[in-house]
Amino acid sequence: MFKVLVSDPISDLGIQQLVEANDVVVEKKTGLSEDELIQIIPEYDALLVRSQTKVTDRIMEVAKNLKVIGRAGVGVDNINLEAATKRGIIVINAPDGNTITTCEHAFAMMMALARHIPQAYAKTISGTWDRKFLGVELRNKKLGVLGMGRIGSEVAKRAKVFGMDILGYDPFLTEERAEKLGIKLSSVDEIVRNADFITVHTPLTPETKHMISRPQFEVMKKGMRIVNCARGGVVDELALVEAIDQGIVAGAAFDVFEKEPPEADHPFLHNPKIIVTPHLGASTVEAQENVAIDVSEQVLHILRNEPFKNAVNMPPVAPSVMNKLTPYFGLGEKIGMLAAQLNQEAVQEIHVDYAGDLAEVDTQPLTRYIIKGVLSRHFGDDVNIVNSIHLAKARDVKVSVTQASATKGFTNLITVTLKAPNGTEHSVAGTLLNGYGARIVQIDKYPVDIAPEGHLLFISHNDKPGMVGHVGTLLGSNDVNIASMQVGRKIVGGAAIMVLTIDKAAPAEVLDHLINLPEINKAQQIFFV
Ligand SMILES: NC(=O)C1=CN([C@@H]2O[C@H](COP(=O)(O)OP(=O)(O)OC[C@H]3O[C@@H](n4cnc5c(N)ncnc54)[C@H](O)[C@@H]3O)[C@@H](O)[C@H]2O)C=CC1
Ligand SMILES: O=C(O)CCC(=O)C(=O)O
Repeated sequence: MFKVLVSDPISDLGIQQLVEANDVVVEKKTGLSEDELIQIIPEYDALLVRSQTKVTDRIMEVAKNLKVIGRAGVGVDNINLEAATKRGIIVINAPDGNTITTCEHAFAMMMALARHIPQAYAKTISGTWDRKFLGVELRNKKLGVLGMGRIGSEVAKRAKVFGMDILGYDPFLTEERAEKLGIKLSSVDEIVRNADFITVHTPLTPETKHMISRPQFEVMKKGMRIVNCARGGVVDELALVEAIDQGIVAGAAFDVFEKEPPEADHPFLHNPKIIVTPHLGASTVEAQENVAIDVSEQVLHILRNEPFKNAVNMPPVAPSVMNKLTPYFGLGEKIGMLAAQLNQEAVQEIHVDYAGDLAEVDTQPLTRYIIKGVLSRHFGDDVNIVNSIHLAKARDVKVSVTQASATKGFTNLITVTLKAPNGTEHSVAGTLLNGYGARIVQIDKYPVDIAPEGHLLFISHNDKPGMVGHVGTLLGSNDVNIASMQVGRKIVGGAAIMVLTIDKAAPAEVLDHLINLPEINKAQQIFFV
């Protein structure tokens, strides 16, 4: 039974599939301190958070069972990603579920700012009928959007409908896409100098921290307004207050703060030109359901060892590539396991060769599964697809990959070679055969045809008459039933191999007897778990 801890308020409807899963127990414990979380985290397999829980290195250090941290939202700045990767904890997020909601909040903030709605509301309910609040229209104003990702692009679309001219900047924004969106691709400097409104939609990174600060405020249009519904710190808070005092900025609307929650004496909380909300950008029924559904689904996949998407601590892969690779994950991992078990030496290099159909795609996710398979012999459950390459490199094991479209007789072929410092090599090749599934087709360059499952017995021997009979008789007399047998040799009378599928694991004494049979050099059981 997997135990899942939900440590922030997350939509009940959204996590319903987790609650209803018969292999999962969900417990909700919100508002815990770091020390309280440290006390209880060792018993959990998955942790679901929003932005309140800070998932620190100290927490992960004791989280011995933790396989996945699910962030019901976009930003993962509350999770120590480096610590998670080092420990093989997969971090996933839900990047799409709150886009529209957060865009609408940014828009609401911009409109509230333009028309002083919060200030007017506060006055009205306090009994003062004050009609001096004079606003501005959005129409014909220049809106600068910094960060044209999911949310920034949606804000730009809506602003266009309001008749605004949009200047957009994003390191990944091309002329072509800007044109498609009907916006003007601009530099940060052009935006800062010309915009009547600026809205930021970038993550907080070393590059975006204080990207709007004193030097930018100094050259801004007098009377401009600024919105931050992305991350506290993208706009320098103290420089903003100064710019308001100097009459450069007419007003600001912030949903996020450099430190959340802000201290009671934070200057934003006492400035009538600054309107604030307590990080509510993603807080709608719809968004909370969307992100919780998304993240719950992925957590279930991860706990059940099934393919998943949106891992933050692994390089992104296009869905089309992922769809193509997913059927190979199990095969790749088993090839890695088999190669590792055949190899008795220290591994210096793991070489993976992809041929045929696999030559054309980014195979990096598949390589992670293969390396996981190789390392699982020694690392057991401590290795997974997040940390497999990291673990190999940390032990000075070189991981090399080649891809070639030559089919080698198969439509797709994965060959894994383990190289030892003394020059010894072991290689295993496998393919996905249409209608037959995963097959191992070569072991140490001997052609074979084996399904990588169940109990396998690998025997290396000299090619002499009667070998098959000797082995069969010995196994039979020990009540070990043979389901299938493959014999491979390169030359008549030379070195050869036998690979047998047996119905149950062979007892250790049977392996000892096998090794003592004449002409047998090695007899070894192979495991695929
Ligand atoms: N207030 C709230 O409750 C919410 C806040 N957010 C935050 O909003 C931000 C944007 O979210 P999404 O649009 O979903 O992310 P996204 O990843 O789709 O877009 C972010 C964009 O910022 C761009 N960017 C990175 N560095 C930049 C730079 N130096 N200058 C200009 N652009 C730069 C990226 O290229 C990317 O296109 C994130 O920080 C996210 O955490 C998201 C949801 C809710
Ligand atoms: O969970 C929340 O409400 C915060 C949303 C957010 O900031 C994000 O998704 O990046």
